[in-house]
Amino acid sequence: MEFPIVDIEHLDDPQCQLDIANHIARASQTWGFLLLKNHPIPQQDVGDMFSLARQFFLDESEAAKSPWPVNTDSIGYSRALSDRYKDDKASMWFAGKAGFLAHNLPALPPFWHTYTAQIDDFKQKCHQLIMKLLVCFAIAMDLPDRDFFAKAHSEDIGNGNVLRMICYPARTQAPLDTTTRMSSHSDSGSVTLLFQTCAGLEVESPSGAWVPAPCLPGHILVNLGDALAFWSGRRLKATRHRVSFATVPHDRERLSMAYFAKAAPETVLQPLRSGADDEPMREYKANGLTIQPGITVGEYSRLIMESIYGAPVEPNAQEPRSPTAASAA
Ligand SMILES: O=C(O)CCC(=O)C(=O)O
Ligand SMILES: [Fe+2]
Repeated sequence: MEFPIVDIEHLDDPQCQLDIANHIARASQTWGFLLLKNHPIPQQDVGDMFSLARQFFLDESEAAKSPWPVNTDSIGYSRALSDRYKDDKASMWFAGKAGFLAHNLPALPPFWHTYTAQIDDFKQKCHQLIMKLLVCFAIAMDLPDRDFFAKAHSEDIGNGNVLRMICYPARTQAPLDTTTRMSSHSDSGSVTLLFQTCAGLEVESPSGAWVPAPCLPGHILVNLGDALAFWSGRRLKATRHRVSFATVPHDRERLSMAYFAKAAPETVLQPLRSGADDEPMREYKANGLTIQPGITVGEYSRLIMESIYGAPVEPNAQEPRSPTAASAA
């Protein structure tokens, strides 16, 4: 089965919307992954973000980054080899609604202090695109209210919507204490937009084989997370993915950038049923957790944070602290 590529140039045209929604739905039900072609996020903006990421990760010293570890607001820096899985990747997290970063400057490495408006603007564009995809999911599931999912995903909620820049560093020698770049996982939220500078991500295909995710210039890779899979009664798929040393060797660097969207924390995840004889889903297992119907998005996020990231540090950390574990999300 071919990796799905969906052209969304005419997504706002009511004549084309159903067709595109069906295409997106098929991809979400089989692969849980798709590539978006002709999307509305300007290539210039993506390039500008990567250029900032490159300057931050490659030109700044570790001393200019490490004293600002990821805090409980999901803002900050996570060093390579520092998480629970010792993944060989570093990342920078930007959570919260517009203005939140500017109000939390002490939590950000100084490099970012003058770029908060630019990051807010990019996040906003990502979120607007996510809202349109959520409408497609509702159409695809024949929900009477096509805004059902979108209504739960306001841009202004908590810290669930996070932009994360990721750097897989190039090293002269392979690190001794790890075996992987990014451990295999499914994302825990609803929808993720992934921007890549080069190939390297592998995805579990519908047949169960690990296959390379395509990396085409100007395209966005989209994948669905556990919350949406659970909520949709598993009709939308949260697929596992990973980055290994086989695809990104220790002496090759790779940058990527993910925008993770989550529903509001009070949203109750009650699996939707498609028909009267459809067995309700009793539980959902992913990333080492089992969740039951009735759990809220907030509670699920808390469990995931605990299980993957360990004990969080306090917000607005100004002094160096031991880094939080940070890996999959
Ligand atoms: O770097 C990548 O390509 C994947 C990132 C990812 O899966 C994640 O951050 O959850
Ligand atoms: Fe992921």
